[in-house]
Amino acid sequence: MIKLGKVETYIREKLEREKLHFVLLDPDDVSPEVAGELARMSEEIGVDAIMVGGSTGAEGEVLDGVVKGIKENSNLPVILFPGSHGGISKYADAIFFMSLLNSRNPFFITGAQALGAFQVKRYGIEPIPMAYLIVEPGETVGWVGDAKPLPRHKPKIAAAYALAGQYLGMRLVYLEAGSGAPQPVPPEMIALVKRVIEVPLIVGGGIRTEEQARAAVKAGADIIVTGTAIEKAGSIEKAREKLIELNRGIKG
Ligand SMILES: CC(C)=CCC/C(C)=C/CC/C(C)=C/CC/C(C)=C/COP(=O)(O)OP(=O)(O)O
Ligand SMILES: O=P(O)(O)OC[C@@H](O)CO
Ligand SMILES: [Mg+2]
Repeated sequence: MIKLGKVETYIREKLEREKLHFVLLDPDDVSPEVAGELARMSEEIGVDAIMVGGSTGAEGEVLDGVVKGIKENSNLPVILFPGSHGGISKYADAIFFMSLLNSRNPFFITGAQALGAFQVKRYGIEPIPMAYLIVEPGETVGWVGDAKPLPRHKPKIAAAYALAGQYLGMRLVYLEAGSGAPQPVPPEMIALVKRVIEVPLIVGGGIRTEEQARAAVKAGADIIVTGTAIEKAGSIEKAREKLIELNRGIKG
């Protein structure tokens, strides 16, 4: 029988009490030292987990170095957010074992997953099955993942994909506007998706301000992912201020 793993149990238990904030670090953009420092700060401020990944080549030693840098400096769970089967590191705690349901390319629906499955098993990384849905504009990940991005003003299409993901057995749904998107996923879309599914809803892409984070939570997001706003803050001190601001929007 399949048992829920440690990280997924931690997420579920925490969600009984509060909304969660995950910080995404891209090994292409941060060194192991900076990643460690950001993770340490994140933990102090009340962030709930660190995600590690990038759509353009976060692999091998570079990826391992960043995961190790984070593990050495914080106790937060490290969850891989892979762009392909290359995005797997044995030093991580868990992996979003995601399928890009609205991709046109079967590689991103089941291909990368098959190529990565034995590695995940061998390393004992906890897989968390997740429906990954790309919403317009989709940015780099939309292009790389060959998505047919969900129209921003058609929340029903997003809700249909999300429910299909749940019925396929996925235990999380992620609505993704794309890293660095000019606008986050519209609250109306978050609200309809949330109304339809029973599994936790993750929302990310383009969330830069406290107000945007609060609006996403108010609409029904359970977990908010922030990346660019922290990575591009300009300095460690500014990253700290941004983390505090975004965390306040999420935790209320
Ligand atoms: C489960 C396994 C082994 C693989 C899943 C593979 C899938 C479905 C990938 C989806 C498509 C994709 C390219 C996802 C990347 C997700 C991600 C890390 C986004 C954040 O990266 P960005 O910041 O957009 O990328 P860059 O900064 O590299 O442009
Ligand atoms: O970098 P941002 O825009 O915060 O997006 C986070 C995440 O949803 C990207 O995959
Ligand atoms: Mg990035």
